[in-house]
Amino acid sequence: MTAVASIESAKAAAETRPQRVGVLLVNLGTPDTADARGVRVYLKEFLSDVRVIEDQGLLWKLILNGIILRVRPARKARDYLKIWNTENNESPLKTVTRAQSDKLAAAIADHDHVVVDWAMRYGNPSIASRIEALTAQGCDRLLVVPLYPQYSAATTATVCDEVFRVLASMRAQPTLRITPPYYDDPDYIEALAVSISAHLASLPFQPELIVASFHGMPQKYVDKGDPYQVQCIATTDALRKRMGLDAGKLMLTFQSRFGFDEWLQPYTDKTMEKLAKEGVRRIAVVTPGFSADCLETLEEIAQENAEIFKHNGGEQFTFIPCLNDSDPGMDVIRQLVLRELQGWI
Ligand SMILES: C=CC1=C(C)c2cc3[nH]c(cc4nc(cc5[nH]c(cc1n2)c(C)c5CCC(=O)O)C(CCC(=O)O)=C4C)c(C)c3C=C
Ligand SMILES: [Fe+2]
Ligand SMILES: [Fe+2]
Repeated sequence: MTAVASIESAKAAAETRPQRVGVLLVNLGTPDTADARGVRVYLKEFLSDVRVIEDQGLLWKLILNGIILRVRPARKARDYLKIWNTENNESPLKTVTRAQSDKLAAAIADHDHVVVDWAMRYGNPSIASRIEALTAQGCDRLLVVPLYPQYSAATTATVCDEVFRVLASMRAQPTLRITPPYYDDPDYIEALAVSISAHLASLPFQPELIVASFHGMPQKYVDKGDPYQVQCIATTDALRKRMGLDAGKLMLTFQSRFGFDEWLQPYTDKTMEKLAKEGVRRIAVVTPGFSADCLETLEEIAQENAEIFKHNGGEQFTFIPCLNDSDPGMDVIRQLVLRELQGWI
């Protein structure tokens, strides 16, 4: 082929290729199977991420491989079994994220050159496999949506790291956008308020107070500059304002402590115990930092913390589900995506 013919054929190929926009929803990830083997594979990938465990030195590698990956998988597999979606044989985090992706696709279907997909930061479907699938469908622009309302290096930044890593290996990279954290977005605060009010209205009792429990992280990560705690406080303040509740009626706590370091406080489990011992009998817990129900909400809060509260004298415990793929939850995701797609659609 002559040089001119080669240029002409490349131009023709570029003109006929569909130019699409890919939207990729990303959540944390979860085991593929609810057994020790599946949980071990997942935990190894997760806990080897320097964004999650910042000190990946020899001591950590010994603890991880010598203790954690030997003991924790079997125990956690039992917890996953308690919440497993047996219909689809998958973890709820996957079921919900897929539903969010399907509903978002339907909600923006009038933009027929936009393709919506979903991925998990750890495990499957991987970010690499879904970016490959989107580019194969002609997406030369990509909007990545980390499904974390509050930014943290352990969640949002590691999604970005992985996206950048995948793009680093591509010759023809898509143009990239990433949605910002939405911790104080009025649509998000409104959705939380509507969801909490609807849940409370459906109950045969009214809680004396509501606890907003966020996933914790080591205090030292915040001390080094992670904005996560500030954003959790901002979400809770905005929610209090919107619902007309003071700090005594809508409390902020941090859950899921892991390891021996000091984590963000007050701890959710200790607060459950303290409140029950102080005479609180009816409580509601909401988890605004999770966009989808998962092990940390369905097992740790709705089962474990309910048990702690009742064991210490509490009588009524209600867990308010995450926004998931509910109408208010989908409004949040749709409006975030449409705003960040401006100029592309
Ligand atoms: C060890 C450090 C961890 C940090 C820091 C951390 C931050 C963090 N995590 C989430 C959201 C989720 N975490 C989930 C599970 C989970 N988290 C950790 C550890 C850290 N998380 C572990 C070891 C696990 C696995 C379960 C266990 O072994 O205890 C999940 C649930 C996944 C599921 O399969 O359902 C979510 C979601 C956020 C938002 C966050 C930010 C500070
Ligand atoms: Fe976590
Ligand atoms: Fe947990």
